[in-house]
Amino acid sequence: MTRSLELVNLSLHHPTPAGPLRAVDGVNLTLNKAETLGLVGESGCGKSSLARCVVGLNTPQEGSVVVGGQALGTSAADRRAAAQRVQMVFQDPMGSLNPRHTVRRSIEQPLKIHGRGSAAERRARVEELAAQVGLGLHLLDRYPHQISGGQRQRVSIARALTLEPELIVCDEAVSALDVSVQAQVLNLLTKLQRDLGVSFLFISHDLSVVRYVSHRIAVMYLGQIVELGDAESVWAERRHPYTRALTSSIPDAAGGMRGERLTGDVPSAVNPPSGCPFRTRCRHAQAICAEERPALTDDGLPHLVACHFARDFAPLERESPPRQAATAR
Ligand SMILES: Nc1ncnc2c1ncn2[C@@H]1O[C@H](COP(=O)(O)OP(=O)(O)OP(=O)(O)O)[C@@H](O)[C@H]1O
Repeated sequence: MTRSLELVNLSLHHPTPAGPLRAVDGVNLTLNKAETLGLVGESGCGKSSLARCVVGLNTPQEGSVVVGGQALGTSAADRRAAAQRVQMVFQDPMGSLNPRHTVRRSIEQPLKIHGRGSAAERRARVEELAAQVGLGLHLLDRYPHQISGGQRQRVSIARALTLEPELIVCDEAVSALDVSVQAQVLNLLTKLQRDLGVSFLFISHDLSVVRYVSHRIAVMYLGQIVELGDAESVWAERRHPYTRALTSSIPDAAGGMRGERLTGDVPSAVNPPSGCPFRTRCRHAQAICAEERPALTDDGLPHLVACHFARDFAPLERESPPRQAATAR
């Protein structure tokens, strides 16, 4: 099967006065064609650093990024070619759209930059994209401040689609939207995937959002993937104590709290803990957790988990709603 994305042993270290900060630490991930991979973790765990490596905005010190079968290079020509294969949608469309450009101009710009089509062809393509993302044609001559937050995010998505990319990285793309608008945008992404076969790397701090749009979920902590598997399996089992902690504030059906309580601060990625990166905040930690970094393995488990004691934790929940029932949130 053709892969949209392959990250092989990816590491990105940011230089800081205290030394290199390991924002991404040896990550291996793949994303199949027309698949959505949800990447989840709390603020500072390295999600954006990883995303920026995928779109070529950060250059990793180690490992490789392969998009649509081709490795991402670092030259200007490589970046130009990569822009056609992978695009990014950010949290704040106000920051990523030029306030002085109309919606039409914003969507058309990538076509112009890449010398695609005549003026008439570009005009027709912009209108086709607007229809695909559910933007009325009357909005094309408005400026970003004249449309709603949800509409602005639709413009960003249309713009990301102009060059027919293999993969779109959505970095907290719905986090700033109201819940009902979030659901509309999530449903739009699902429809676009069905119609166009595009893949999404969907990044969010909110596991309960990620589960609705993703085929698979990767949970990231301190630059490492600690749990990875089919969305329903990861949600229902939540075998890593960190994954449980991410949902500890969500009440269960009986009104109680489920999962683990997350205590303490995230350790510094300049001097990460020995062994398991989560052990300093984990109430199940034993001596081995400080000595040995647990491998990401499915040995005796329904999916991949990096925890010495994952087999001892009972699945949290057997029932799981069908994927993409976003309006049910
Ligand atoms: N340019 C930089 N220089 C130094 N440190 C950085 C830089 N960019 C990010 N970091 C650090 O790298 C770590 C990972 O940050 P990153 O933004 O990738 O995480 P994140 O999970 O996306 O968090 P958020 O959702 O808050 O953006 C953090 O400790 C952050 O402070």
